[in-house]
Amino acid sequence: MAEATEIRKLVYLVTGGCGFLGEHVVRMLLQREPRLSELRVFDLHLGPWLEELKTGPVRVTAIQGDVTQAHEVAAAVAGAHVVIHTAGLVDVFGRASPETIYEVNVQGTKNVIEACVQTGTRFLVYTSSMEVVGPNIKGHPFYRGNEDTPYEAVHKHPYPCSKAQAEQLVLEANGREVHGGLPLVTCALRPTGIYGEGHQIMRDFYHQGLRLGGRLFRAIPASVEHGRVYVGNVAWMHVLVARELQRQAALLGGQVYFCYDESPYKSYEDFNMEFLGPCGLRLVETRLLVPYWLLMLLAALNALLQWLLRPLLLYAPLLNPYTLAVANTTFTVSTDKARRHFGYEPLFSWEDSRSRTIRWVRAVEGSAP
Ligand SMILES: NC(=O)c1ccc[n+]([C@@H]2O[C@H](COP(=O)([O-])OP(=O)(O)OC[C@H]3O[C@@H](n4cnc5c(N)ncnc54)[C@H](O)[C@@H]3O)[C@@H](O)[C@H]2O)c1
Ligand SMILES: C[C@@H](CO)CCC[C@@H](C)[C@H]1CC[C@H]2[C@@H]3[C@H](O)C=C4C[C@@H](O)CC[C@]4(C)[C@H]3CC[C@]12C
Repeated sequence: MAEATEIRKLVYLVTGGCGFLGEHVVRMLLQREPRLSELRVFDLHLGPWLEELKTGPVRVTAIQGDVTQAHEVAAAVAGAHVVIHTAGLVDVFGRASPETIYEVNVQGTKNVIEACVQTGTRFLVYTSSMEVVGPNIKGHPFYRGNEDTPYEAVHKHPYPCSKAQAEQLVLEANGREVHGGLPLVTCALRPTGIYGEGHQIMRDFYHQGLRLGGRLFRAIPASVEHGRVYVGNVAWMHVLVARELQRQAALLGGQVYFCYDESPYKSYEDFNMEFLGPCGLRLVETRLLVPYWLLMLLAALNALLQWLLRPLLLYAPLLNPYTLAVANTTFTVSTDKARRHFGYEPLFSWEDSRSRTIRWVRAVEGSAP
């Protein structure tokens, strides 16, 4: 027991620690980072579940704060050894304005970097996204690519643009001198589409299927492959890279890593059916009924309605020209960079990831949409 407390000396800060991914990172750190003495969880909206974590050997400090406010970020970062910056505005549906998306994702990241520099925090892990690479606006497929695969990364949408800018800031900050004279060490993780317990879009599809009498209608050809990764494995990658960044700064500093695991390559809808199928939904083939041009028309109509209705109400359906383009473009990753650089192996097999997600969807069943 004395030994366990002796080695507990590190302070970690997780921004966005109450989000879908952030909560898994927080729980994973508590389970798998034995050197942790204090875990600071910083979020705009704190979850009530944090209370139950406060009884363990690690001091869990909940900090309600806004990454766009530099002084709040600096206060939270001061004295932390490691920052895992997952906070972000994930919006491809037009719920938030482009200005707000940039404010949170870009200015918020600048504030985190400056706070590290000012306060002397040396290790920063940034949750980036596959979207910094693609799919691009031209709809070019990225088929089983890795971190070095050439790809024309051209974006227009505020979300991928903001993630790309923020990632660049984080990587450029690698090597900057922090308070005390030592260099900052940074890296970025790029998850593909994350799934698992707490995934809001999966919950939306499930409720939509229930409303449609247990059916979902195929809109995207089964041949379009989508990269997906289980949230527990993404969280594990964050914990591991944060640990190894401290041990192997020269190798890991300034690097990007796709997040990957053994989840199969499938279309977005077929992949969702791996979980929704066992929960009673079925995917109805409608290729002949809904041709792609009609989907594009519906997506454009949704965008027009969103614009027209904006003064009155927020109309933000799942289908818009951007989400249709992403869903309809192959983007899959095949890499072992994280294994080579910091020994990453997925903690959860595909079978585990699948059954955990199914269990969660079943629990969602009775809950309101
Ligand atoms: N969900 C995915 O498929 C996916 C894929 C790749 C990358 N990502 C990235 O992972 C990160 C987490 O995404 P998520 O899916 O868990 O989203 P999420 O919305 O569930 O979590 C984001 C968290 O950030 C917090 N947050 C937002 N604005 C904030 C602010 N101004 N100050 C402080 N906290 C703020 C939110 O309250 C939320 O708890 C994001 O950076 C996102 O870009 C997500
Ligand atoms: C055409 C519809 C018929 O069923 C299906 C629309 C699905 C879309 C809403 C989603 C398809 C692909 C998703 C994105 C992808 O998984 C990766 C992402 C990266 C991450 O950083 C943020 C979320 C997202 C953009 C994700 C959003 C939802 C999709 C576009």
